[in-house]
Order: sequence, then structure tokens, then C-alpha cells
Amino acid sequence: MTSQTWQSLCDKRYRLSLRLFLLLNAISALFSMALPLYNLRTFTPPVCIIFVLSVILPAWHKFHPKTKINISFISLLFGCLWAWHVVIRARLLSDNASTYLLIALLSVLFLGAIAFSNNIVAFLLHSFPVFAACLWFDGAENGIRLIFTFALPVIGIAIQQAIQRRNDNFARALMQRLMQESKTLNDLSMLDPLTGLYNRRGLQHKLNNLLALDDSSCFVLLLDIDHFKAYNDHYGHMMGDQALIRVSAALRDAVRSRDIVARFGGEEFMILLNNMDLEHARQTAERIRQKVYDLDIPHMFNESVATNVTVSIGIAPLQDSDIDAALSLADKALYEAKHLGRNNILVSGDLQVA
Ligand SMILES: Nc1nc2c(ncn2[C@@H]2O[C@H](COP(=O)(O)OP(=O)(O)OP(=O)(O)O)[C@@H](O)[C@H]2O)c(=O)[nH]1
Repeated sequence: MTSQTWQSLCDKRYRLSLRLFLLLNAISALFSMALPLYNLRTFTPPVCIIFVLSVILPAWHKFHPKTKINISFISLLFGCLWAWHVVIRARLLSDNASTYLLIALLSVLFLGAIAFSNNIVAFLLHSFPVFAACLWFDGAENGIRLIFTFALPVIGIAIQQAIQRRNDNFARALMQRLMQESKTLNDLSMLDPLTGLYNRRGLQHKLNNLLALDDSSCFVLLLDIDHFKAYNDHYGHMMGDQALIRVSAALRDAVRSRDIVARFGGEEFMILLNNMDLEHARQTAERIRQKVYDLDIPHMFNESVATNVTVSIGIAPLQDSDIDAALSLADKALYEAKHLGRNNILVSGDLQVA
């Protein structure tokens, strides 16, 4: 889930609440016209307006889903219309007005509580006009009862909204954390745990991004530590790992941050140099070779090459974004470089020794 889907969830909640509110109002208005209390059949103008608006607005919203209907405004409008309706009816029912007012207030509160259980503002705007009308009409006799009837759901909905807000904040924080962790895991899955360089998956990912932008003047370097089997056999696997870590750091150090350095296999590395001509690619390879040499990691079994750890490098240009073809050429050049005595650099199609 992203912040966008969170927003769309909130929008959906808003739409549902609005539709429910209009539906309940339409039903209430219809009920009030068809089966009025005390059989007082009066089609008051406000109840007719409520019914018409409740039917028209959802239909209009369906065709204009992007336009946001202001819930506060609508709830206040409907609240005022209901208050108007209640006053008209109460005037006609002078004898039974108290009971009618209480029932009318309860109905409006009930309707608001269902539609706006998490929106105290809309609930207040919708029910307060009716509450004020009831109080004005019958305040002297039933004031306390009316206040109690109104205050109870207001307190309940305020608490409910506070709980909901806390739950929302918790869910949002959880979602952000999960997104962050998923990103971290994704990043980690692209790195080689021993050296911290990109693994093959990370390399592929970087290549996809890079080559989508520009593949002009790119060079692939394939590097292999010389006689690493002998190093492992004599110094042990742990020391072999330490050597790999130090060589990896030297490779990263020797290139620009825009170049991609990946551990390609056991003691084999790949570097993609971008935006560079052949001469500079060759110079970079030489700098890498020298840096590894200068690490001065003892390797007494680096047969007839040196007494420390060295690397051989094959270079090939990247053409037509064909990374496999470039790798294949670089691999051949590396193979030749090894044959020429190791601690060497060779450009594909070129037998020049560094
Ligand atoms: N310590 C350690 N050794 C590894 C790792 N991955 C591969 N190796 C070793 O790297 C050695 C690679 O040896 P070879 O492919 O025979 O090549 P080499 O001995 O380097 O000989 P040349 O490449 O011809 O110079 C093997 O002994 C592997 O066990 C690793 O993660 N840690």
C-alpha cells in the first residue's frame, strides 16, 4: 500500500459517508411524507427539498466524481431544512408538540450518528439546528431532557472520532514502516552480503535503469582475482573472504559513483563505466589494477605473478545495449589477459598488455 492508496481509501470513506447520509435523508423524508406522526399529512417545503436533493445529489456526483461535495455544507443545509420542517410541524401539533419534538430530535440524531459516526463536525452541523429549534419551541418544559438527548450522542461520537483518529494514525505509521522495511529488504536483496557490492539481481536492476536512459560510451570491465583458489587453499576461506572485502572496497574506490560495480561470481567482479571513451576506460582499469596491487595483501602462492593479491581485467565496449554480448567479449579478453601472465589488462580485440 502506498500513500496514494491511503488517500484513495480516505476518499472512498468520504464518498460512502456522503452517499449513506443522502440515502438516509431520502428515506427519512419519504417516510415523513408518507407516514407522518399523528397522521398530519403536510408536505412541507423543506422535507420536499430534502427528498429532491437526496435523490439528485448522488446522481449528479456519479457523473462528476472528481467534484467534491462539501460534507459540512451539506450537513448544515440539511440540518437547517429539518429544523424548518420540525418547526412547521410542531406549530401544527400544538398539543402533542413535546413528544413530536423529542421524536424528531431523536430521528435526526439517529440519522447523523449512522452517517457521521466518525465526523463530529458534520454530525453537529446536521443535528444542532433541529436541537436549537426543539429547545426554542419546548425549552421551558423539556429543556434538560432535550439537552441530555443531544449531548449523549455528541459525546459518544467525539470519543469514537478520537479513537478512530488514533487507529488511523497507527495504521498510517504501520503502513509507512512496512513500506520502508519492504524498500530496505528490496535494497538488501540487490546487494552481496559479503562485499556490499551489487549482486547479479542488483546489477540487472541498475542496468535496466541506466540503459533505459543512455547506453552511449559504456564499457564493461570483467575482473578476476589471480590464483584465488591457491589463496583460499593456503590462507583459508576466512582470509579469502577478507581479501574479497578489501578488493571490493578498492574497486569501489577506484571508480566514479555513477559507475556500477557488482560482484559477478565468487572472485569475479563486473564494472560498468558509463559516459567514457576507450582511453579513459583503459586508464580506469589500470588504476583499479594498481589499487588492488597496492593493497599489498600477501599471496605467496600467486604463482609467477607477484607475492601479493592481483587482478586481471578484460574490457569490452557496450554496443546496442547488448550487455550479454559485451560480457562475452570482456570474458574472452579476461581469459586472454590471464593467459598473458595475469595482473594484466586486455581490451577486447586488442592484444595490448598494460
Ligand atoms: N573465500 C572465498 N572464496 C571464494 C568465494 N567464492 C569463490 N571463492 C573461491 O574462489 C576460487 C576461484 O578459483 P578458480 O576459479 O579456480 O580461479 P583461480 O584460482 O583464481 O585462478 P585464475 O582465475 O585462473 O587465476 C575457488 O577456490 C572458490 O572457492 C568466497 O565467497 N569466499
